[in-house]
Amino acid sequence: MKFHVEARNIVKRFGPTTALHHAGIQIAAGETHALVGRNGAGKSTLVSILTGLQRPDAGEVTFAGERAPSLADRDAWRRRVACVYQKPTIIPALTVAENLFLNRQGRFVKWRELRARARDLLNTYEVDVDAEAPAGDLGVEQRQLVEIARALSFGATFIILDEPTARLDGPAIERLFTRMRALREQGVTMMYISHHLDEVYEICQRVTVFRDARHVTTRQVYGLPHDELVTAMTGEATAAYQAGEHTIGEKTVLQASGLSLRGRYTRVDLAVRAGEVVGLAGSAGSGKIGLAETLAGLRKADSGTVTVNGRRPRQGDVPAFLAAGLGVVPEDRHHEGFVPFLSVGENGTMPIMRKLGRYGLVSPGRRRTRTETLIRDLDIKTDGPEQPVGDLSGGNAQKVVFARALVDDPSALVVMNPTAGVDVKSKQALLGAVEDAAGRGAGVVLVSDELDDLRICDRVLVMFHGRVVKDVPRGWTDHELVAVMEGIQE
Ligand SMILES: Nc1ncnc2c1ncn2[C@@H]1O[C@H](COP(=O)(O)OP(=O)(O)OP(=O)(O)O)[C@@H](O)[C@H]1O
Repeated sequence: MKFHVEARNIVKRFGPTTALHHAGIQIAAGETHALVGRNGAGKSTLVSILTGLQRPDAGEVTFAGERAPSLADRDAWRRRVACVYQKPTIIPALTVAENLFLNRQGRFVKWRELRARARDLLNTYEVDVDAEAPAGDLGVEQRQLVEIARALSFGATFIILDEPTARLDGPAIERLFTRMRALREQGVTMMYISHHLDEVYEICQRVTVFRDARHVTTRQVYGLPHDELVTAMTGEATAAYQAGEHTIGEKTVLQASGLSLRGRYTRVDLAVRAGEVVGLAGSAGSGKIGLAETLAGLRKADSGTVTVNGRRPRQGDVPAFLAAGLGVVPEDRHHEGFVPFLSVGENGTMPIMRKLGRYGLVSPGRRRTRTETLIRDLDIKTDGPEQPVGDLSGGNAQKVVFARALVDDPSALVVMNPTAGVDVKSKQALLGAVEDAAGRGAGVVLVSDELDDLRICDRVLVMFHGRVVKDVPRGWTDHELVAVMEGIQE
């Protein structure tokens, strides 16, 4: 059988790390083929090789039986393959039209013509976006659609979607799937990377599993037992996570009173007690992230107060919040999360107050011990504490941010979408770490788009259009919670 895309016997090393060890994939024309594996299994490395961004140390890539072009011939790659990443590749300061025709308008740019062509292209691919809007104004969903349209307009018949749903809410995911089905009917071949195995079952025909840099298996999705897929990924049978019991104390450790921020949320009151895990749920635009960012000191409200451990740190002043005893896992980990060129150890033990010299230097011995414990507890795949975080796989870098939030045993913890981009088994380690923190007396606010994450909460506050509309105790069903989130039921 001739495959539309084939990677054979690929070897790729980064210094001491072997990211791919004689691994490969075979994707038939017109299929949607999933690639799954734990964090650090080698998926992104394969993507960089299939898109011509990196050269393998050994092995071969072919498209429709022909050898891949040389790395320098970017146009030839663009005609064969495109990748829609979680992080945007469009340039925010340029308009949508300019982004669509970047690098191909020839020497002289005829602006009017360019705008008209962009509008045509968006119409052809049914993307409802203003061609003249700055690309930076687009939401994640619209931005992905523009990237897909751009890929198709280059003539690419193979599209890689790398965790496209990690930052989309339920209805947006459904719209993406509808579009993917339509593309498939038009003959577009897709490779789909996701840590959500239910999505693999919904949208893919075959699945390839990588584990520890190796190809483990390729199977038809239909009829493949879920347990078998998880076992192939993890190398062992993995039971579903069971939420524990929490002992809730008397003391309120995190409190908001009359908190409002224009355009984001209105008159929010909440109180989290020691040992309590409180969820914040809501669809995109509900205000949950804005609220959580204010609770964590990342953003200032227009009015109202935030109290951490009886203290009232200045809003928007992260070091003041950290000094009051708060730990935070931010939403945007690349901007606020970690410093890529510092090591796992330095990032893990660097709450910002220390950087300011408040407590002087951290002893190297203590840093090493604490980091080693967290690497083990959170299941971080790394060569060791000295490795720069920028060299880790996406999911593992994320776990370093988590480690940093926990390093000082915070009395209040705000975590935003902690399991996005994290594999099935690591999710359990992270949820376990949240519950352990609560067990040590921390009060936790857990914001998540994942209903499974919210199951560990003692109660879930549901937000709709900037207001907390319901306080839902443990024991809810998916259907009940989603109905409140979508404003169908109060
Ligand atoms: N530039 C680099 N320098 C050093 N090591 C790297 C580099 N890029 C990747 N690696 C290593 O290669 C291995 C595979 O990483 P890769 O990013 O391909 O994993 P992944 O399966 O995409 O993981 P995730 O699900 O977390 O995104 C990891 O151990 C990672 O640390």
